[in-house]
This record gives sequence, structure tokens and C-alpha cells, in this order.
Amino acid sequence: MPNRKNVKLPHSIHFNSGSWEALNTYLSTSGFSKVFVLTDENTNTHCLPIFQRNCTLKNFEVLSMKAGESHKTIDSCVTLWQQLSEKGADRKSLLINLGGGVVTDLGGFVAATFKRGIHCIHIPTSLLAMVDASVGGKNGVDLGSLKNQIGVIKQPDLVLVTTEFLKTLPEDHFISGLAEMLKHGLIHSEAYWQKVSNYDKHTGDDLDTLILESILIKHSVVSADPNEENLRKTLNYGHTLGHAIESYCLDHSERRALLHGEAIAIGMILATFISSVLLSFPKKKLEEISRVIFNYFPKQEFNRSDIENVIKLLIYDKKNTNGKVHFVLLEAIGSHKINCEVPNSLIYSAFEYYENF
Ligand SMILES: O=C(O)C(=O)C[C@@H](O)[C@H](O)[C@H](O)COP(=O)(O)O
Repeated sequence: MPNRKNVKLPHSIHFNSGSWEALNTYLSTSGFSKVFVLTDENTNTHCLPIFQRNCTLKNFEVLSMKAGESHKTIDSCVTLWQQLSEKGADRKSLLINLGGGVVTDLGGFVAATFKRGIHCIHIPTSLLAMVDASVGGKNGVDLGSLKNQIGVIKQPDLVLVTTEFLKTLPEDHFISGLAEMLKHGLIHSEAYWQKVSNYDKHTGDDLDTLILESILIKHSVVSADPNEENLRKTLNYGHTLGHAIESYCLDHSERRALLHGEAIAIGMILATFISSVLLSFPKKKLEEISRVIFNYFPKQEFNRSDIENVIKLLIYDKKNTNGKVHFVLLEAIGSHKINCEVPNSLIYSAFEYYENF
């Protein structure tokens, strides 16, 4: 793994102090023909007022979409493309995505495709969007319940991370974001894993530093491999089964739709168990990781038929080639192996481990 210790944020990512100034300077010097701000129903109420207070430009148009993963669809894009068209957006227009991962993923895709691409800025308002979704230029929508099947990789002009928005975030969404930070620990280093797993949500101490460090980890991976040819696959740790579980729950109305981080948390326990069998990932560490994750994410129930159906969904994973499902696994914390094949019998054993922990 490359040494990522002294990586600095690129000019396009701004963190806390300086974010609003960067936005205002960019807006006043770029000569955009029109500026649009995309919100969802939650960020429209809770985050737009903060944006309005800090943005010196006043004549922007607000677009809004319904909140939640079930609206991350091409239909929502069609509505937004139509609105942009009716409101006279052209190639010198800017779309500012003010929201969590659904808004930044979908808004990034709408901007990347409208008139073959207009400018776009992400202002992530959820923890998950700050540390993960807004960094790296992956954007897109789901195909039915299948996650992120349609999209492009295109970097936004700017990413402005302002942790003040976290005060507007419900607790379960905050915890969901922690899953991706824990993942950064697992793929990056024991030191960062320890820091995130010892985070005290009651005091909130050091949260900003942990967020910044997560962004740096993600940015360093993405800049080494922007198009996910090899190293970037490590950011998908826990996502092979995690995405399948998320899709399965989205598709079955009798089950609660899981937040992305909740599904990835399960996927990480399963992937770490599989790593312990196939790559001798230390058993003691597996137990520690499971304990930390269960501390935030209560156990979900899966019967044999649920697992069978989750396994069927693995064929849609975007890391697959030639019909083979490829997992990211770990030899140790911070030491990963991509393109691993895993027999179904081991996936059943992983669910058994999850159930009995
Ligand atoms: O940025 C990446 O690369 C990641 O894989 C980060 C993931 O945490 C994130 O959920 C991403 O959107 C998943 O990508 P996908 O290609 O598996 O849809």
C-alpha cells in the first residue's frame, strides 16, 4: 500500500473554516449563467437556511427531490433534467448539491449528464456524504433496488465540507456514516481503526479530526486509482454483500429498508469472517471488529431463504468480471487483497457467525 500519511487535501476540497469563503469566491469569479441548488425535503428545511446565511449569492433557484434511497432513481433525474431545461440551465450553469449521499450521488449524475455536463459542487450535509459519497466523483442512481448500477465517475468542481450541518442530522444517519469511517480504518491502518472505534459519541470529542482524516484516506485512494482499476476497489470493503443486503431489504416491504451504513456494517462483519478463513485474518481482531460494529449496529435477522436471495444478488456487483463475483478481503487491518473469489458455502458460514456472535 502506498504511504498516505502526508497527503494533503486537493484545492477542490475545503473543510470547515474557509469552505464558505471558497464557495463565495468561486461563485463571484466563475461567471456562471445560472446557479441551482438541489435539496431534498429534509435538507430544504434544515440545511438550506444555513446555506442561505453563508452564501453571498442570493439569486439562485432551489430544486428539490424526495428524501431517501428509494428516490435515487432515473425518474427523479428526469424530473430534475426537465426542471433545469424549463428554467433555462445551459452549459455555464452550476448545480450545487446540498444533501446526503443520495443528493450528492444523484445530483452529481444529473449535472454530469445534462447537456453532456454542467458544473457541480457538493455540499455534503450527512456524515456519510462528508467522509465518503461526496469525495471521489462516483455518482449515479439505482436500477430498481440494485445499487448504483447507472452512473459515471466525474469529479465535482468543489467539495465543501462543513461539519456544522451534522447538528441537523438524525442519530441513525450519523451512525450510518460511522460505518464508512470504520471501513476506512479497516482498509487503511490500525491507528485510524483504533481512533474511530474509540470515538465517544456522547462527548463527540475529536469528531472533526476523525472526519478530516477519513476524507484524506478516501482522497488518497481515489487519486491513486480514480477509475477503480485496482486500489479503489478497497473502498468497496464490506460492500459486496452489504449492497446485496441493502438491495434485498429495499425490495422486500416486510423488511425495514436499511440505511447504507447499516448494510455495510453487516457486510464488513461478513467480509472479515471470510477473510479470517481465506486469508488468516487474526481471529481475535475479527472478534474485536464484530464487537465494535455490533456496538453501533444492532443485529438483523436473516433466514436461509434471505441469505439465498442475497447471494443471488451478488451477480450485479460492479466489481465482477466474466460472471465471477470478486470480494475485497483483508489479511490484516490495513492489508488488503482484491478480486478474491468466495464459495457460497463460506458466505453461509459467515452469516452463521454473524447470527451467533
Ligand atoms: O468511492 C468508492 O470507490 C467506494 O466504493 C466508496 C463506497 O463506500 C461507496 O458506497 C460507493 O458509492 C460504492 O460504489 P459502488 O461502485 O460499489 O456503487
